Amino acid sequence: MKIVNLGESNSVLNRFVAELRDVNIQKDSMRFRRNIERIGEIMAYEISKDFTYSTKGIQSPLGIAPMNTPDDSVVISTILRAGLPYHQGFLSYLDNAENAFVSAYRKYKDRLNFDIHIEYIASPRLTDKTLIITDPMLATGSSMELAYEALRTKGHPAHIHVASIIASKQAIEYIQRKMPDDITTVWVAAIDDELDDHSYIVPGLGDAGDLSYGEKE
Ligand SMILES: O=P(O)(O)OC[C@H]1O[C@H](OP(=O)(O)OP(=O)(O)O)[C@H](O)[C@@H]1O
Ligand SMILES: O=c1cc[nH]c(=O)[nH]1
Ligand SMILES: [Mg+2]
Repeated sequence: MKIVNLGESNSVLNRFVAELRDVNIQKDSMRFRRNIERIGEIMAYEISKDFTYSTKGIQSPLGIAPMNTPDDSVVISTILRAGLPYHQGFLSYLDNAENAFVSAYRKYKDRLNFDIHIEYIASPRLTDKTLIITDPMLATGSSMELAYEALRTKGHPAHIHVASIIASKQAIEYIQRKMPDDITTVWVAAIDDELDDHSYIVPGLGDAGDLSYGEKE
């Protein structure tokens, strides 16, 4: 399985991730959501380099221009809630993609233990398509695994791109075990070493869903 950490090379991407992490800047939820969206735009551009291209003759007012354009049938999927601004960033660049949505949330049994519940899926047929699963946080990797299993009921994609902003080392290893090795590529902007007792990424950024949309009851 190919793992691509875009944060390893210097670019403005790292400033956007730094702003997401920054305890003062992240209080501005509009900026927080917009930074997630901007990272989605950058990742869509990077992932698009992996698509299959063919040359088409494009009629301009003055002649025919040979243009290499992508042929993939792309489905952008996301995991509610924190995935929403990320999804929007992907869709800004891959504007002719189809879209899928899965809900996943942690239901706490007590202070430290939780199950992940999937209650909603809306997806087109996925067979032979390029599936991008977007979620800004990969902590344990369980939400991604369960979302993938839910999406698999909609067909067998030709390729899967898992796109995340911050992943834990543990989640990367988990995804490598749980997702099909031959067709999956994982894209991240940062890999952090640790999870805390509540399975939050350390240093991470906190709770991406709450920072985007407010605390839930
Ligand atoms: O890798 P995991 O351990 O499964 O954790 C990662 C999940 O946690 C966040 O969502 P959360 O469950 O907080 O829902 P929210 O977006 O509604 O806040 C995040 O967007 C992932 O979906
Ligand atoms: O660190 C984490 C873990 C789960 N969900 C988040 O938003 N952040
Ligand atoms: Mg959350």
